[in-house]
Amino acid sequence: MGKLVDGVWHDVWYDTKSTGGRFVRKDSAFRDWVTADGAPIHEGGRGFTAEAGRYHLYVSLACPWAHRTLIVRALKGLEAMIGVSVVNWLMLERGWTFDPAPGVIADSVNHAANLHEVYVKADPRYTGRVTVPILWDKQTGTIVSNESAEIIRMFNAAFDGLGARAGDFYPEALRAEIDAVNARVYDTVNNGVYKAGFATSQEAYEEAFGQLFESLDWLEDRLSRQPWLVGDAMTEADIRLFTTLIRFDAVYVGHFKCNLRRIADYPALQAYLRAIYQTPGVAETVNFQHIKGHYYESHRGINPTGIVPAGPQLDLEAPQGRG
Ligand SMILES: N[C@@H](CCC(=O)N[C@@H](CS)C(=O)NCC(=O)O)C(=O)O
Repeated sequence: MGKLVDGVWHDVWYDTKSTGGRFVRKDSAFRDWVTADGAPIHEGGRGFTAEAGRYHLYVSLACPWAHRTLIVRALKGLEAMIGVSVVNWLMLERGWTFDPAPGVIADSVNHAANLHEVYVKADPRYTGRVTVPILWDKQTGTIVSNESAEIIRMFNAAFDGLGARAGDFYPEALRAEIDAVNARVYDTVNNGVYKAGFATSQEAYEEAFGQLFESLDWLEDRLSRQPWLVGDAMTEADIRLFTTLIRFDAVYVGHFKCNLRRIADYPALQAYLRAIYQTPGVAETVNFQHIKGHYYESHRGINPTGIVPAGPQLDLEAPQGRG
């Protein structure tokens, strides 16, 4: 685990001293967009034209943020148009690597041994964390984006004219409501589990823990009255919540001390988790060996022995129990 400073790799852990024991996630650095016609989305940003075979996605199967992009890639049928490389689940002194192991897919584009080399190729003076996911442009040899929330919106729309599967996970009419749900889920659930798990003060941990379970109660209530978070079909809000829920009982309950309740203890959330898991294409994006191996073996400050728990048994294939 570490970061790049001026293009040079340094092995350092997150600094929580300056923030009262609180884990504060930094904003992503590469924020350009792939669009159907290559028009930039925001002023000063660069636009990249959607083309089959031009872009490459770097992910970790362990990472909930990268997982979003893999799910939308699968649901939109973009596998043949957008290639993928998968890092090793271990993230230690070299950060993410392509060290061979089951489920790892080597970097066929930049032939990197470590993910930080890909960042340096895009920007030789890059300073910051080396995170997944990354959307790479083979044509100009750079990173378009390393922000999962934006990559899934590119996948959702930009490739529609090139034969992507029909389906809109961010429909115009629902955007305001999706954005509002996302904001709470991001802060208290997706990032909330990290805030609890990476806290280095009791107070910071309890603050994150309280907000997390308040939000899970709110979500349980919402999902006991409607099948999806927003509207009457799956949207990106559901995909973004799913990648945290699927890791929750296996990792966050124990490793991040998010143990007031398990997802299995919430009837509506558990049924919803199964419904998404059983959606064609989704289960193939879930790899518990990478998920459990990553957290328990990489975060040696939290789990010094690196022992990976053998359980729990997860009942994801069972009937959803929701019509
Ligand atoms: N905002 C980013 C966050 C990505 C992120 O934090 N990924 C983690 C893995 S779960 C990572 O690569 N961490 C490495 C590090 O922080 O050094 C996104 O959603 O794309």
